[in-house]
Amino acid sequence: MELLSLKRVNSFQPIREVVLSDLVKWISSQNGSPINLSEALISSIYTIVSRSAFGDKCKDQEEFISVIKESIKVAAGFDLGELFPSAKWLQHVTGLRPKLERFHRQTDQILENIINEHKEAKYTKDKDDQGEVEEDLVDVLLKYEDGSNKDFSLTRNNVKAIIQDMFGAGGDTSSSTIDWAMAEMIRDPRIMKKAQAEVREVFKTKGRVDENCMNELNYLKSVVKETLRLHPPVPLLLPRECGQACEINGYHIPIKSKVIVNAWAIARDPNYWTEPERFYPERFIGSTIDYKGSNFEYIPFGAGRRICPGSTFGLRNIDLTLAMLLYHFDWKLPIGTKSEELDMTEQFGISVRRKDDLLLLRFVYHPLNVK
Ligand code: HEM
Repeated sequence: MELLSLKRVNSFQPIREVVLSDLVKWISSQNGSPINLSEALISSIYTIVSRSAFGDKCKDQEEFISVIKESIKVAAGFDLGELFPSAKWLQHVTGLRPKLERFHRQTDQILENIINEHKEAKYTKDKDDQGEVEEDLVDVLLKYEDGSNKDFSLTRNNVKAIIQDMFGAGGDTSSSTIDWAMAEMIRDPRIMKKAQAEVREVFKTKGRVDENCMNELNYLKSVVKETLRLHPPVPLLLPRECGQACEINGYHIPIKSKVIVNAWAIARDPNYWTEPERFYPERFIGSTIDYKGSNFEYIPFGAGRRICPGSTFGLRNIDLTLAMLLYHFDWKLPIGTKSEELDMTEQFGISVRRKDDLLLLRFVYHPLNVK
C-alpha cells in the first residue's frame, strides 16, 4: 500500500538534511556553555517526523508537536488508577484521565485543521492545475479516505490515529537512541574517536554529510546496533495473546494468556552475549545479526507480524543525526564531570531514556558549509 511511504525513506531525504543542518547551525551558535543535547535532539526528530507527515508549510505543526510532547510526558507517568482499573472514580481523583482527554481533544482539533488545510490546498492545486507537487503523508492517507479506492479505505479517525501513532512511536524512540549512543561514546573516547574518524574519512572529499554514503559507515552502524542492544527504547514488546496452550521451561501457559516479551533482558542474557553489560560495537562487525526479527536474541524492533513498521525511517534519522554530530563537532563533558561518572540510570516512560539530560561542550571541527 502506498501509505508505506514510510518505507520510501528516500523521499524524506531533503527534509532530514534541512532539519539536521538547522541543528548543526544552532549547535555552532552556542558558545562556551554546555549544550542540552537531549532537548535539541527531541526537537529535531519531532520536526523531521512532523515535516514528513504534514509537509513543510503547515502552520499548526509547532502547536501539534508541543501538545504531543506534553501528552507523552503525562501518559508516561505512574497512575494509581491503572492498578485498580475497576475503580473508575480513582482515575478522576488522580487527574490523569481528564488531562489525557483534554490532550486528545486538542490533538484531534489540530489534526482536523491540518487535514482540512491539505484538502483545501489539493482543491486549489487541482483547480489551478499546478502539475506535480511533493506529497506528504497526510496527502497519501487522504487518497484512501474518499472511498474511491475499492480495495482499501480509511475513515477520518483512522487517518488521525495513524498520524498520532507516527508521532507517539517515532519521536522519543529515535531521539533517545541518539542520546544513549552519544552518552556511551562520551564514556568511551576510544569508540567516539573511531566512529568520528570513519565519518570524517567517508565525507572528506564532499566536505559535508549527506545520505548518499551512509552505507559506508559500518562502524557507526555497529555503534547504533550496540546502543539498541543495551538500551532498546521499547524494552517490553507489544503484548501478545497466546493462541494455544503451551509449556515453556516447565511453566504451563494457558490459551489466551497475555504474553509480554522482555527484549531488554534477552539482549543482556549471558547465554547469548559475551560480556553482555559491556558497550562494545565491535561485536557486530562481521556479524549477520540484523534488525529483521529473525535473530531472537536481538529484537529491538520486535519480531513477526507486529514488528515495528517504522524501523527503516527511524534508523535513517538516527544514523544521519549521529554522522552530522560526529562530523562537525568534537564533544566533551562539562568541566568537572568525569566520563566514568556519567549517570546512565534509565527512566521509564513511553520509551526508555536516560534519566538526566545530556549536557555537553562542543568544539567545532568542520563548520557547516552553508550554500
Ligand atoms: C529507534 C527507533 C524505534 C524503535 C527501537 C522501535 C521499536 C518498536 C518496537 C519494539 C515495537 C513493537 C514490536 C513488537 O511488539 O513486535 C514497535 C512498534 C511500532 N512502531 Fe516502532 N520503533 C522505532 C521507531 C519507529 C518509527 C520512526 C515509527 C514511525 C514513524 C514507528 C512506528 C511503530 C508503530 C506504528 C508500531 C506498532 C506496530 C503494530 O502495532 O503492529 N516506530 N516499534
